[in-house]
Amino acid sequence: MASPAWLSLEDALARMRSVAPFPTRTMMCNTEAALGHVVSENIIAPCDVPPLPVSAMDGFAVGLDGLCSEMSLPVTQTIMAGQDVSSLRLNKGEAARIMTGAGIPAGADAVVMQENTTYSDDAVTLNQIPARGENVRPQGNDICRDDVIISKGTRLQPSHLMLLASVGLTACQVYSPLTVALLATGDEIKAPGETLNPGQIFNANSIGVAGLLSPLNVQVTDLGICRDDADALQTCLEDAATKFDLIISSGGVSVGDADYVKPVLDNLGQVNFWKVAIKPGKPFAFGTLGKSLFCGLPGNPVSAYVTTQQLVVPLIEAMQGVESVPSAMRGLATLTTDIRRQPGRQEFMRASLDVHPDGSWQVSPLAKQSSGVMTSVTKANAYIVVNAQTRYLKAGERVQVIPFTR
Ligand SMILES: Nc1nc2c(c(=O)[nH]1)N[C@H]1C(S)=C(S)[C@@H](COP(=O)(O)OP(=O)(O)OC[C@H]3O[C@@H](n4cnc5c(N)ncnc54)[C@H](O)[C@@H]3O)O[C@H]1N2
Ligand code: MOO
Repeated sequence: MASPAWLSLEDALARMRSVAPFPTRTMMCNTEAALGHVVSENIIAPCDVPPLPVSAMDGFAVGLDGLCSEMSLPVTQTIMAGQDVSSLRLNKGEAARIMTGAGIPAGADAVVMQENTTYSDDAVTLNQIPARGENVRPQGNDICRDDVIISKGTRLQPSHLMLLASVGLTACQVYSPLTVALLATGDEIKAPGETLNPGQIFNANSIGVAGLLSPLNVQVTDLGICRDDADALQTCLEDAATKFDLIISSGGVSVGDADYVKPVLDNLGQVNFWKVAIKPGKPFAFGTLGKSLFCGLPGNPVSAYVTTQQLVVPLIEAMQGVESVPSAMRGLATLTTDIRRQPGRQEFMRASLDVHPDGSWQVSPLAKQSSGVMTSVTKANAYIVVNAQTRYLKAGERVQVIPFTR
């Protein structure tokens, strides 16, 4: 069973959120550069969208007063999108040729799409009488002036940028990007591109962690690789603590003779917690270093990956002032094979999720679940999330899955 010193994922997240400082620095950002930033104040619409009632179809604008089907109406005007219609008027018994997006003239109650008419250049017969307002987009149908169109704490997605552009805004107030330092630790770790000596391996973690953080729009600085030496690590972290909002290391966080992360954090700052009951990812140090927060990820690449997704990303979202984060899509899938496991930690098993021809989801854990096997992530498209206490899951059972794209 889990040791009492291990926090559940939920408790670890609660502790992290409780010490995450709310952002204070803000800046104006041009909308072209605003993707992924978090807005620091409610954004108010300066105008209506659409700015006037407009046609939703190419067709004919008509007034309903006295209108009958089979009646031939003279077409007295043509209205194009962008045309000023403020002085136009449609008289009773007339029709206006109108294009999608064009303003509705006074006197018109509806638009009939041209496919539902018989028409020539100067007359139109309607196949049926439209309802009032049919194919008319009212003024402010999408956005009304003074509406809050984007609320404080929203991370800007492409759809939000379209909203800003649709009301003519070219810039908005956002929180300044957090500064994040990445550090790999270990005498055996070399940068890709360098020559490996016997016993050495390449640094896989830093680039993957940076990739996972890239949608969060933080300013990442790669501090490279620190050797397994308490003094060297202390010097590096002391310096980083004066420069960055968050420092993320990988490796050296367990209990081996060369694992200096926790003792150095203890010495320089405060350890908030050190063990989380998740697999992979049990050794995970979290604490404060001067004004910085610190996350010490486990060295095993899958553990570093999963803890970044499950712990670091939510921490950064809290530090960015993000409100209402869309929760990861979860669902239930039918397990195709039995799973036997050691209870004690909530597990994120890498798995292959398929949609059965009947529409149901089926999921199979990948054969290799070691936290050193990074191909278990690249070959997977979902995690099976197994409760900490579970020992045995039988083929055919419904299990919780989190689909992901690679
Ligand atoms: N006696 C115990 N041993 C271990 C425990 C434990 O509870 N008691 N926990 C195990 C678990 S679980 C994990 S996870 C690892 C975490 O160890 P560390 O964070 O100290 O990581 P290292 O020992 O430095 O490295 C582990 C493994 O990962 C490789 N590594 C490290 N950094 C990188 C990198 N940047 N890129 C690619 N690979 C990296 C390293 O060479 C090791 O093979 O501890 C277990 N041990
Ligand atoms: O937590 Mo470790 O990540 O099981 O390999």
